[in-house]
Amino acid sequence: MTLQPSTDNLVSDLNRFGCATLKGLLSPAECTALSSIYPGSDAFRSHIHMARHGFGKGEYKYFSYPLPQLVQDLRTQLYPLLVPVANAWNARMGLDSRFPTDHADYLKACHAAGQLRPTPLLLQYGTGDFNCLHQDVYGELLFPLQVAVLLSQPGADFEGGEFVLTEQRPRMQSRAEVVTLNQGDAVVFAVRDRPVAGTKRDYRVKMRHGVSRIKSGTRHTLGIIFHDAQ
Ligand SMILES: O=C(O)CCC(=O)C(=O)O
Ligand SMILES: [Fe+2]
Repeated sequence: MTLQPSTDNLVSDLNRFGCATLKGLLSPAECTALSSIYPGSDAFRSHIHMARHGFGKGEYKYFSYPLPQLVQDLRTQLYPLLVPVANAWNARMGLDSRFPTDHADYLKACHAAGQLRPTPLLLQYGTGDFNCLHQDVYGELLFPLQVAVLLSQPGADFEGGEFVLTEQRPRMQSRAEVVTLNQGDAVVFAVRDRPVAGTKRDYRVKMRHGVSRIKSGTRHTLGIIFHDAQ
């Protein structure tokens, strides 16, 4: 895992677009190692078939605790990079909650509120699969940013399957953003609401994310959500 030394683009892209990419966060070997965990059941607490719930088509598995070391490291090391943005967003949106600098302390708060179950997950899509636009809210406590890492190689492992975000603006038409990722790249994005600077004052927009139809092949992703689930 390589965390970029400069987070300048990260902060300004998150503020401008509600999303930002971290290029080459994982090496191809790390991506392959993570994808290869998918078929087993030991590392996971549950297995979801998206079509059964109307979530799209494809499947995913939530990791159980203890998380695999690389997933644990990503979650612990990405979180403090995002805390300043998360706290600034909550202040701008008039929300009271602020986030501690250590992820372990934030998890203690989640667990005390009854959000005990781990939320990091691996997703697997085949030809024709897709992920409907959604928000990963798992209870009252919500960290406003999350991360998805593309583990497969576009053009080689799969075609199609673009990461998509929509932004619903008050009394305006929605805006879409397609995030182009290579293997090992991560996208950081708003879980639900984010503030946008208007001409007079900030206003709030609602973001949703999903994945367009996989035209062929197999696509794996790792999802890192920082709040735990009820
Ligand atoms: O497969 C993707 O790129 C998106 C996965 C997703 O919905 C998530 O990580 O929350
Ligand atoms: Fe998601």
